[in-house]
Amino acid sequence: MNRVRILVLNAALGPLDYSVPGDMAVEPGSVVIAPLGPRTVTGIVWDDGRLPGNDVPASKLRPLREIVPVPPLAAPLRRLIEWTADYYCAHLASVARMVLSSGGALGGPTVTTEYRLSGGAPERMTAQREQAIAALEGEQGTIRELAAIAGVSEGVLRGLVNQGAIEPVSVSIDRPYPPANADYHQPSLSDDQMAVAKELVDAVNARGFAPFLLDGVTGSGKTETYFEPVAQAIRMGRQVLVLLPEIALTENFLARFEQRFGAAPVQWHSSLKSTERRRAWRAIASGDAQVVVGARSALFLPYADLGLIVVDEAHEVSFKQDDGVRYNARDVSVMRARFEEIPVVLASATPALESLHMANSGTYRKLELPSRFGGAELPAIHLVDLTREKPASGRWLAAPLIERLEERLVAGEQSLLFLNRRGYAPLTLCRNCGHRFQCPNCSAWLVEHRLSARLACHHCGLETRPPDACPECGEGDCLVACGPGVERIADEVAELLPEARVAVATSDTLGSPERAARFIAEVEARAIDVIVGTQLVTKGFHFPELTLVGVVDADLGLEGGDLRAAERTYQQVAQVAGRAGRGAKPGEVLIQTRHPDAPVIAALADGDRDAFYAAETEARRDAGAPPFGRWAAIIISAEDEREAREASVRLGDTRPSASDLMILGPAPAPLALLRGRYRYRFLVNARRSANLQDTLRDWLGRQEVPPGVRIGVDIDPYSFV
Ligand SMILES: Nc1ncnc2c1ncn2[C@@H]1O[C@H](COP(=O)(O)OP(=O)(O)OP(=O)(O)O)[C@@H](O)[C@H]1O
Ligand SMILES: [Zn+2]
Repeated sequence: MNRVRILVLNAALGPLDYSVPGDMAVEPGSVVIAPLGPRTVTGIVWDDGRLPGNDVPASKLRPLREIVPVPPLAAPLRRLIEWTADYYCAHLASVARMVLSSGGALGGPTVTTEYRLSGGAPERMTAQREQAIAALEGEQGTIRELAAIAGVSEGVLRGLVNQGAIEPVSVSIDRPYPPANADYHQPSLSDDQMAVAKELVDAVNARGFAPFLLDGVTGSGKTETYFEPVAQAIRMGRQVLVLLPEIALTENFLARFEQRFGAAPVQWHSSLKSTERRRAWRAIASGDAQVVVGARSALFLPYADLGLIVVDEAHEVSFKQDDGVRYNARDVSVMRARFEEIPVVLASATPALESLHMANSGTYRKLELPSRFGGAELPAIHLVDLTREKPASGRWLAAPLIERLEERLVAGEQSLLFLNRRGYAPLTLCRNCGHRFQCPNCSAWLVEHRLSARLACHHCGLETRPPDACPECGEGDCLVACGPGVERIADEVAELLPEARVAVATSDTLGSPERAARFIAEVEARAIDVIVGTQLVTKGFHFPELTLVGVVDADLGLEGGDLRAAERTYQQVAQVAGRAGRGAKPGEVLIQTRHPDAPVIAALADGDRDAFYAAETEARRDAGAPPFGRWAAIIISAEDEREAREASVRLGDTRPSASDLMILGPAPAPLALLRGRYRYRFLVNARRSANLQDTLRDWLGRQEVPPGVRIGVDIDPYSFV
């Protein structure tokens, strides 16, 4: 090969052709550095004939500069990149960047400096130095890590380095991970678990594409069950990817993984340090990383020999990425498994309707775990009709729920209250003039967070201190909180049950793996009586002493009424209900609602999942919604309102007409202003027969848009704002 076309990692540039110097051996998938004008670019050598390009005469081609010393991306991964870009109407370069996402992995130093106690004492001892030396016995890490461990500032540790009490050590970034042992601790599986595990192990042995839906009730032991095919892949020397929806769930998973396999898996998520990312990326690409557990971005890593993918809590909305390449990791997992020719397991107690439909139509194999492990019963579910049982004014917990909370406290058992609203109150206004506090960058209210004494926008991240006086009328000390968030419910519990130890569990309080781990440890040590949490604590957690779950407002998710509102409500409530009574003691669930007769609420109360899914399926069929038809959202945005509006009107004028595709809009998006950009939206509803992506590409590609206007395409959207 002396002429190659490379996919350049820059979406603004198309594929480019280069010549290959005689002493350079490249193959499709090789990562290379190429000259471009006075600079260089990184790119991936692509298969002949698969990328469009211009036919520069051979004599004009510039030679590649060098090969990056990492394994070439394998053909299945190259096909996945192509498929993802094509399906989600994204740039190939943007998808490829996700594969090479650890910039440092491609070059950079291979050693880093860590620190540890030298055994010597500092010339001058202070209380803080003493504390640090006591805490750092046996520890090694960066100054920042050690400061966190010792609970002192980095300055204190630097002082100790200068005085020789702490010494630098040079460590290899690419040092190997401790190996997982497939047979470290074999649990004894129930008959149901064994039957399911056997099918999955057989599929791993068969080395072919095989999609599974592992549909098991909460507490059925899905994790222990899918650990068996994981073990088999380890025995075969192949790699495994386990995708989890939230970092907060990772700690729990890590502990169980270590118990089963005697070593931790390799982690991949956004809060990894750059040296850890580099180490993980390289181990994944070389094949040394046996089992990788990660967030959705782990899906695009260059596994050397992938043998199995597991998507746990596969129904979770957070597998959908809503910026950059807008992909759904659950769906792309299945495509990756198909290209790699391996099994993929989607595990859930509340599968997405789309997944269930694929299973019922035979495209996926359905494996069921119909009962809880160890004879635990599913919890009893009761509705609390808030139109009859009214909470006291300014309160949100009704009498029956308060009574049950008291009972649990007396019995020394734990309770969980679920409300999917972070902060103290979703809306703040001025008592005097009615002014509502709104984000200046977004069409959204600012949410009061009392724990951090801030007003925050949950869309753009803006935070301000609550003002002393109303900015509108100048009245002092006039702010009123409207409606509840988890912090406010926690306050209510503290007032009602002063002796209860209450913890708020949200992404604000459990944002990092360390904080999540501390929270779990506290609950397990029974240092917490009542957890008040958002969707973050609805799934995955296993707290045996937790016997009461209260859903503060089951109607909340039904407001706004997007396509998946009923399904999401069902999933959230069923998942949070599933946290109750997982140990020896039976669990009970109270669902507060103003609409006890709404079909989804009634189905939850009756535990009639099949009825709910059947009704929801028919509603989707009538609406031409997934899985029977498809949706796409197109968002046109600009900092200038008029520019955004005019661009969307012009786009509307050139809309294609097709019998199997309907384009609604343009209309101001529900979030008409986001991060300082005005937004207009089209919604596209297509029959399954329609060629949705080609039609969109053709339509949007024809359009000239001013430089300040952006067009975003969201295929199979989850967010309708
Ligand atoms: N075969 C087994 N041997 C011993 N313990 C088991 C076994 N199977 C499951 N368990 C235990 O039962 C509990 C519930 O299992 P697990 O958390 O995997 O359920 P799950 O199906 O993932 O539930 P959810 O969907 O609610 O998260 C856990 O503590 C788990 O360790
Ligand atoms: Zn905002």
